[in-house]
Amino acid sequence: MSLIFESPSDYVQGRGVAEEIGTHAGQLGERAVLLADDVVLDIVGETVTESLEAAEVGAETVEFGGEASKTEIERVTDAAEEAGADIVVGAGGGKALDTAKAVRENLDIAMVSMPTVASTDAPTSSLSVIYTEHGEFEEYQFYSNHPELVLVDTAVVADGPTRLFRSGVADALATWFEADATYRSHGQNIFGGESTRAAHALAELCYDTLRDHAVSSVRAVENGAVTESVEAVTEANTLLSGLGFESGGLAAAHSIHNGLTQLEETHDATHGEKVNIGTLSQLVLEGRDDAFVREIIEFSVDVGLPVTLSDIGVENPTRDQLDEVANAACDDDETIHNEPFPVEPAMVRDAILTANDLGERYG
Ligand SMILES: NC(=O)c1ccc[n+]([C@@H]2O[C@H](COP(=O)([O-])OP(=O)(O)OC[C@H]3O[C@@H](n4cnc5c(N)ncnc54)[C@H](O)[C@@H]3O)[C@@H](O)[C@H]2O)c1
Ligand SMILES: [Zn+2]
Repeated sequence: MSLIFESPSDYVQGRGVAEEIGTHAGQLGERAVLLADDVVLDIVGETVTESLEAAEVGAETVEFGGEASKTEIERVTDAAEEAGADIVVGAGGGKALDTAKAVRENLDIAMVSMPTVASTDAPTSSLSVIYTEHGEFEEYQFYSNHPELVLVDTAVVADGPTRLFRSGVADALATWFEADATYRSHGQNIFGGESTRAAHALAELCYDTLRDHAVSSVRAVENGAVTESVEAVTEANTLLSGLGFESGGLAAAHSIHNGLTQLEETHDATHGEKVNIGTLSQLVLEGRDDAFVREIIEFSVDVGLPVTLSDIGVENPTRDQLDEVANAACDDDETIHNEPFPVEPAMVRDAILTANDLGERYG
């Protein structure tokens, strides 16, 4: 199997960089469509359109409906085509960006990814997670292109919801454990290749950055403040986690997340919050020592992340419910099979049960 590493072409991050979007995106085309929901349009709509227009890029806005569904993608594709757009700028959380990626694929135009929260590692990736109009997971769509530009204004991120920022820490915390499992097993990354040493190292840097800066960055964001730690963790949540998961590979944590989405009760928990239960379960599944599992639980608590099933809405789960989660997590197509040992549903159920108990004890 070949080693494959892929990434977006440009990454720009800093306080106030939304005002410079025209400078960085000006070469990509002549007419842009900005896709963002009403909340995000209020925050960055004017800044982005003014900056694009100053760079002689025409700019129109299309309001995002909120779900990365096929119907929404079709609607936005039609609007962008009618506008004669050769650039789509997606701004907001993971769902707006995933929708913009699908629109770019349909129209074969340029794509700018502008996360306004550091809530997931979606901004840099070349895939979309597609949902039904009712918000149920439908499928992953894989594309051959990454966004040409990823631009993150840390002043906007710091002003955004702390819960989403913390969720980004959880999504990024999983990256090292999953990339390392894939590396050890010579498993496949998202591109069907093996991980490079580069991707493995970026995933580890992601982990070290979170351990060094996450607590301080969350306190800063709680106060709407941009600090060096906020810069570090925004980069970890967005760039390091994004490159780390795609080129490094996913393993048990995200499969357990996908399994947990089977339970209706988890639907109010964010992507990252569910992933954190997946990470703790992965550590137990891998037989990590007591002291280390305790350390990661205590770190999660310091950051304000869930450590028990009840923290993500599942009170007193039955064995049947946990079997359902474990069976879904062990689907043949799941990345859990990147763990460096064969994984069976009973092992996953028991790991979740035990991680939950440890979370109750140390959380
Ligand atoms: N494609 C990928 O590689 C990938 C990776 C991870 C997650 N995902 C997907 O990402 C989605 C989750 O994304 P999410 O957690 O960002 O949530 P989201 O996209 O569902 O919602 C983000 C919310 O935050 C609000 N918001 C954004 N910026 C704000 C700001 N600065 N101030 C105030 N409000 C702001 C938006 O209005 C929106 O309501 C899921 O669909 C998940 O499957 C995709
Ligand atoms: Zn994730």
